Amino acid sequence: MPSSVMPTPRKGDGRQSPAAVSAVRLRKAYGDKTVLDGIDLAVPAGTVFALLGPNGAGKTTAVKILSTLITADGGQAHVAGHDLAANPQAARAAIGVTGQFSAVDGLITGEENMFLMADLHHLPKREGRRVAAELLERFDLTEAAKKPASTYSGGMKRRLDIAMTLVGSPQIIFLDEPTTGLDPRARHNMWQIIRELVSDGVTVFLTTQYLDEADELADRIAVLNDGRIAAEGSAEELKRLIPGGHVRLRFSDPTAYQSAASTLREATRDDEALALQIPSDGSQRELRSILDRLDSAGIEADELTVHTPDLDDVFFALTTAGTPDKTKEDVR
Ligand SMILES: Nc1ncnc2c1ncn2[C@@H]1O[C@H](COP(=O)(O)OP(=O)(O)OP(=O)(O)O)[C@@H](O)[C@H]1O
Repeated sequence: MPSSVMPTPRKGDGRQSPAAVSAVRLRKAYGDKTVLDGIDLAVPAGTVFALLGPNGAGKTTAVKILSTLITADGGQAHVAGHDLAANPQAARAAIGVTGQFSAVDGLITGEENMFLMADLHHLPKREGRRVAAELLERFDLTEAAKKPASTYSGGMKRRLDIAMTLVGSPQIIFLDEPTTGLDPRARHNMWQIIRELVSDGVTVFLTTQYLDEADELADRIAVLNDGRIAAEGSAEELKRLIPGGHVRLRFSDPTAYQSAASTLREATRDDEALALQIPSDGSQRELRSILDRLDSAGIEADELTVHTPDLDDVFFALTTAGTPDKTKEDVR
C-alpha cells in the first residue's frame, strides 16, 4: 500500500510553519475495537486540512479528541500550541467546533442562539448584540434571525452553527462533515464560507467523505482507513501515488507523429487522432525526460496534456485494497 508522509509546507524564511494542530501516535479504542490505531497529523496554521475517509473510519473520533470532547488512550496532541493532555482548557479556548454535534438549539431563534454564545463567551451585553448582528448579517441570516432555528433549512442551520462558533473568535475551526446532506447550492455556499474563514487567517480542520470537497478546499488531505492514515499529502501528491496517470501528445503532422511513435516506443498509439499516450506520474522529472527525448529527435508536439488520476481513484485504491469484503459502493 503506498504511504507517504509529506513535509509540511515551509515559509519563505525556510523555517517550518507552526502547526496549528499536531498529533503523534494518537490511539483510541472502544472496548476491544480499535478506532484510531496510532495516527500522526500536522496541520500548518492558516491552512485547510481534510481528514478523508469512508463511514466509520474514525474521523469523528479524531475530531472529538482534537477538540477536547473526549480523551485519547495514547499518543500526544497539540492544538494551538497547547498540549491536550496537560492543558485542554487553553486548547478549548482557541478552537471552535461544528458538525455532527451541532450546538444549535432548535427551540429558540437564531438570534437567541447567538446571544447564548455571546453570554458563554462573557461578552458584555452590548458587544454581544453587535457581534451577533454582524455575524447573522455575514451569514445571510438576518431575515430569519427571529424565527426558531428548528424552521431553518439544513444549509441555514450549518451557517448558524458556524456563526455561533465565530462568536468566540477561534483560531482553529473543526468542521465535521460540513456539507453532508446539503443540496449543491448550499454546499457551494459552505465552501465559500470556508474559503473566507481561511482568508481571515483561521485554520480549518474538516472531515469529509466527499473527494471533490477535499480536492476543492484542502491544502493537505489525510486518507483515514481502518484507524490508520493510509496516505497524506496535497490532492496532487495523492493523485501521483497511484498508477493511471499519463501524458498525451498530439500532432498535426503525420510524419512528426510517426517519428514520435518510433522514438517513444512505450507509448500507446491513437493513429486516427495522431496522438500518443505515455504512462507517467506527471512529475517534472518524467515530463522532462519525455521532452528531452522528443527534442533530441527534433520533434515538436502540437499539444501536450498531463492526466493524473482523480481523487476518486486514490480513495478507492487506498481504502478498499486489502479489504475484499468492501466494494467501491460501500465507501462512496
Ligand atoms: N462511543 C462509542 N462507543 C463505541 N463505539 C464507538 C463510539 N463512537 C464511535 N464508535 C465506533 O468507532 C468507529 C469510528 O466512528 P467515527 O464516528 O469516528 O467514524 P467516522 O469516520 O466519523 O464515520 P461517519 O462518517 O460515519 O461519521 C465506528 O465503528 C463507530 O461505531
